[in-house]
Amino acid sequence: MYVWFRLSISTQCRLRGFNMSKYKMMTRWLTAGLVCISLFKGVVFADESTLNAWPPSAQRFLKDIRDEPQDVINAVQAELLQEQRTTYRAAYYAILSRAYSALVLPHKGLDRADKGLALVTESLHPWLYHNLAVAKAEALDNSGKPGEGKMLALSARNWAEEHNAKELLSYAMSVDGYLSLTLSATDDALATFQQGYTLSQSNDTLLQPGDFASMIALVYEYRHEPELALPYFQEAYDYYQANDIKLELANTIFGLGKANLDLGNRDTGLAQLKRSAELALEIGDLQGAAYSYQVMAQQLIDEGKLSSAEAFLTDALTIFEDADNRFMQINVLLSLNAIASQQSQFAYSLTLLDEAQALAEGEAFLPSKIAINERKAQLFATMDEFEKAYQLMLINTALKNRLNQEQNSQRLLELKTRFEVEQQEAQNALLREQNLRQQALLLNEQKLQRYIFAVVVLLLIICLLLAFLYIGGKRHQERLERLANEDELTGLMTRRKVLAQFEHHLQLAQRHDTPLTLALLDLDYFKKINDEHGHQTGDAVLKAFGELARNTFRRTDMLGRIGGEEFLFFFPHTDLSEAQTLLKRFSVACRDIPFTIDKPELNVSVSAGVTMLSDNQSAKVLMAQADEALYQAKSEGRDRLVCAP
Ligand SMILES: Nc1nc2c(ncn2[C@@H]2O[C@H](COP(=O)(O)OP(=O)(O)OP(=O)(O)O)[C@@H](O)[C@H]2O)c(=O)[nH]1
Repeated sequence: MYVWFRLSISTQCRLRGFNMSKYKMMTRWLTAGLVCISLFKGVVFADESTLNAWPPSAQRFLKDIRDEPQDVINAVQAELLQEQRTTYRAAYYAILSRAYSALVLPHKGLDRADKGLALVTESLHPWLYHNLAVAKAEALDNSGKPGEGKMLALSARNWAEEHNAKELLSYAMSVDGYLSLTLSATDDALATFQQGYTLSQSNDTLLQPGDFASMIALVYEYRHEPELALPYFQEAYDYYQANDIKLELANTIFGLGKANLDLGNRDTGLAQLKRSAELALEIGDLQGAAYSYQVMAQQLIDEGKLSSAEAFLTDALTIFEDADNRFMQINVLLSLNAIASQQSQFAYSLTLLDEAQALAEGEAFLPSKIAINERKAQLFATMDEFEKAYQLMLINTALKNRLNQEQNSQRLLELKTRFEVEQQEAQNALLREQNLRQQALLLNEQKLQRYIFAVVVLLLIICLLLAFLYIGGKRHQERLERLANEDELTGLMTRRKVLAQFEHHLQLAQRHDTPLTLALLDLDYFKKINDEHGHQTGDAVLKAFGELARNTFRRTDMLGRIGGEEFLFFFPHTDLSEAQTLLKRFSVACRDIPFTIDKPELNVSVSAGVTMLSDNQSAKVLMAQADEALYQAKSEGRDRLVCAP
C-alpha cells in the first residue's frame, strides 16, 4: 500500500539520528482518519458554513476512507463522471485528495486538490475552498514542500477561527502541526497540537483529545523526550483501545514501545513493539509490522544479538522492498550494514552500502547520502583505504553545506510565508472593517429611504382617503338636495320646493308689479288607470306627464308635483291668457301619453284650475282660487281648463 514516502521527514530524521518514518506513516493514517472525521463532521454539524457544498454520498465515502481509501477513490471517481454541479465536483476532488494522502500518494493528492480549487472561489465557497486548501497543504507536506503548504494551512486556520468552523479548524490545526514538524519547528508544532487538544475538549469536534494526544506524543518523541511522550501515547492508546480503532492503536503501541526503549524499559518496550507488529499484521498493515521489526532489531543490535536482529531486518527489508518504501529500505540496509561491520564482513558491508546508495537518489535523500558516505568512509578507513575515505569525507562536507543551505532556505520560506499570511490577514481585517462600515452606512441610508417612502405612501393614502370622503360626502349631499327638491318619479319640483318658489316669485311679482299665473292640474280618473292597468302603468303615466311638462313649458316656468296626481305649475311674467294658451296646448299633448308609454288603450286627460295674481293676494288665497277652479273643471266633466275668478 505504501508506494511512496515522505522525503522531507526523512531529511530531518536523518539529521537527528532518529527514525521518524514509522511515526510519519502513522500520522499519515491518523491524518487521513482526522480528515474523514473532519469532512464527516462538516456534513453533520450545521455550524460549519456552506455545508450544502457536500454531496449526500460524501458521508459514506468519508466514513470508508479511513479503512479503504482505494475503494473510496474508485467510487468517488465513478460519481465524479456523472456529476455536473460544480460544488459537488469540487467536494469530490477534496475527498479524492484526502484519500490519496491516506494512501501516501502526494502527487495525486496535490493534483486532485488543485482540480477542486479550480472549481471554487474563496469568496463564494470559503468553507469548501479552505478544506481543499488544507488538503493541498497536506499533499504539499507529503511532497516535500512544507513551506508552500504552510500558507494554505495558516489561512484556513485563520478563516476557520474567525467563522467558528470548528471541524475545519481542528483539521487545519492537525495539518499545520505536521507541517511545522516537517519544518523542524517543533515548538510551533507542539503549540498547534496543544491548541487542537484544547479545542477538541469542547466536544464540538469529532477529533478527540486522544487524537491530538498522539500528535503531541509524536513531537516529544521527535525531540527525544520520551518521558514526556509516554503519557500522551498512553492517553492516545486508551482512546483508540476504547474505540477499537485498530490502525491507530497499532501505531500508538509502536510509539509506546519506542518511548519505553528510549527510557531503558527494555522488556516493556520490546513487548509493546511485538504487540504492535502482531496487531499490524492482523489488520494487513505489513509496513506497520516492518517498522516494529526495524526498531526491535536496532535494540537487539545494541545488545549484541546480531543474528536475531538480522532475521527481523531481513523480513522488514522484504516488506519495504515490496512497498517500494525507499527511505525505509535505506534505513534497514544501514542497520544490516552495522551488523556486517560488527562481524567484520567488510565486503558484504560495502555491498549493503552500495545498495543503499543506489536507492538514495534525489535531493530529498541528501541526509541519507551523507549517512551512507560516513559509513563508507569508516569502512574504507578500517580497510586502510584512507585516500578513498578522505575523498568521501570531502564529498560529505560539500553535501552537508548543501543540506544546510536547503534547510536555511526552507526556514526562510516559512518565515516569509508566515509574514505574508499575517500581512494578508491584517489587510483582510482592514477591508472587513471598511466593508462593515460601508454596510452600516448603506443600511442606514436604506432605512431612511424606507421611512421616507413609508411616510410618502401614508400621506398619499390619507390624501386619497380624504378626497374619497369629500367626493362621497358631496355626492351624498347633492343626492339629498336632489331628493328634497326634485320629485324622483316625474323629475318636477317637490311640493316643498315648488311652494317655496311660489312664495318667492309671488313676492317678486307683487314688488315689481309683474304678472304671475298659477295653475293646479290633476290627472283625470287616475285611480281607474291604476286599478285597471296596474300601479306600474300609473307610474309610467306620471313619469311621461312630468317629462312632457318639462319639455313643453319654458325653463322659467315653475312646475311641481304637490300630490299623487296633482301638480302646481306657475308662470312668472305671464298673464292669464298666455298661460291658458300654454296649458291648453299641454293638455292636448297629454292625450298622446298612452302612445308614448306603449299603452294606446289608456285615456289620459288633465283638468286644471287657473288663476292670476291680480291684487295683493297671498299664496294661500291664490291657491284656494286655483283649487276652486280645478274643482269646477272636475265637476264640469273633467278634461278642461277653468279660470278663476
Ligand atoms: N301609480 C300611482 N298612483 C298614484 C300615485 N299617487 C297617487 N296615486 C293614485 O292616484 C289615485 C287618485 O285617485 P282619486 O283621488 O280618486 O282621483 P281620480 O281617480 O283621478 O279621480 P278624479 O281626480 O276625480 O278624476 C289614487 O288611486 C292613488 O292611489 C303615484 O305616485 N303613482
